[in-house]
Amino acid sequence: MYGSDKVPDDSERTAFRRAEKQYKLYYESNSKKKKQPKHVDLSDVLDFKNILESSNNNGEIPPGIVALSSNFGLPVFRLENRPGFYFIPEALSIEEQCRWIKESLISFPQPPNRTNHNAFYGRIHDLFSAAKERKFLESSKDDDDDTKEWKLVEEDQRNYDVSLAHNKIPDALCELAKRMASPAMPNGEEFKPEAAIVNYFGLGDTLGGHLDDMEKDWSRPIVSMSLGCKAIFLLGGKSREDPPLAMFLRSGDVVLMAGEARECYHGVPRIFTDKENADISHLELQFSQEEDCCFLEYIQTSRININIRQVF
Ligand SMILES: O=C(O)CCC(=O)C(=O)O
Ligand SMILES: [Fe+2]
Repeated sequence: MYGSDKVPDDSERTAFRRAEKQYKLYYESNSKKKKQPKHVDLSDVLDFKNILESSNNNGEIPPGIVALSSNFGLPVFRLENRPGFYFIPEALSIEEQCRWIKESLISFPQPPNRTNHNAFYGRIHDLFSAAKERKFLESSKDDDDDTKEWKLVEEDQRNYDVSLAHNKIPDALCELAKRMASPAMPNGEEFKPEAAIVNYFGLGDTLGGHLDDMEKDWSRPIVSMSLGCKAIFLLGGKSREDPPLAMFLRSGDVVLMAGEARECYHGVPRIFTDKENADISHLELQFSQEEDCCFLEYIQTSRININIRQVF
């Protein structure tokens, strides 16, 4: 080997992996007191909040970004070098954000909907109210509580199986997704929301670089909504070798990925739960009533992503 005797380990093998590593949460190893997050340079992270502000103030937007108008009255941005990718900053009102945070915690995890916990614990009813009471599930096989079904299923079921029981996507969420999807839809056609996935992120959780390739028609967008703490989203290219673009995703932002953008690797290497970076003061205000304190407590250290897909 010439020049260097350092063989890159797996975590540094591709440009996408290197970017994930650059933004991922690491702690200072020499800190004696509380765990201190390592400083990360965020100056290269694209910030659509600033872009929206400048576009509203003086119509100026950075090169490579194009502003479109939408039929729902909000500016939509697209990237010149990533056809099919759309960013709608502040797409959801504060009320909508709070509503979908509550639904994500209370009703969406209810059986027969499936969650990642099912592989280990079977069905779990009333997960959020149990968590509020600080209850934990015990993985004891001879537990005869019939609200839990101790059934092992394959962990990696990457398909859409409509024969599996599931709850309907709420009408209001379907309507919201249809409205948001319109900038990425072929002329005059309406998006059909057929599946919804909810991702829950705590501090240190990441979503590794991936493609969503289980849907039939990639010309239809994935409608992806962010709730709670701010995150970094990496939008790569068609190869993991293409250096990804990093951008912030805040509560209320919506991203669309359609067409060519469906072939682009993407992931979430970082969420921010610290006061300075989380950007959730509007949610803290909205959840300030006593009866909402459990939602507040949850969302102050978490991010939720709801993504809605046309599958068939
Ligand atoms: O959390 C996000 O913003 C992205 C989610 C995503 O890419 C997925 O669920 O496939
Ligand atoms: Fe994805």
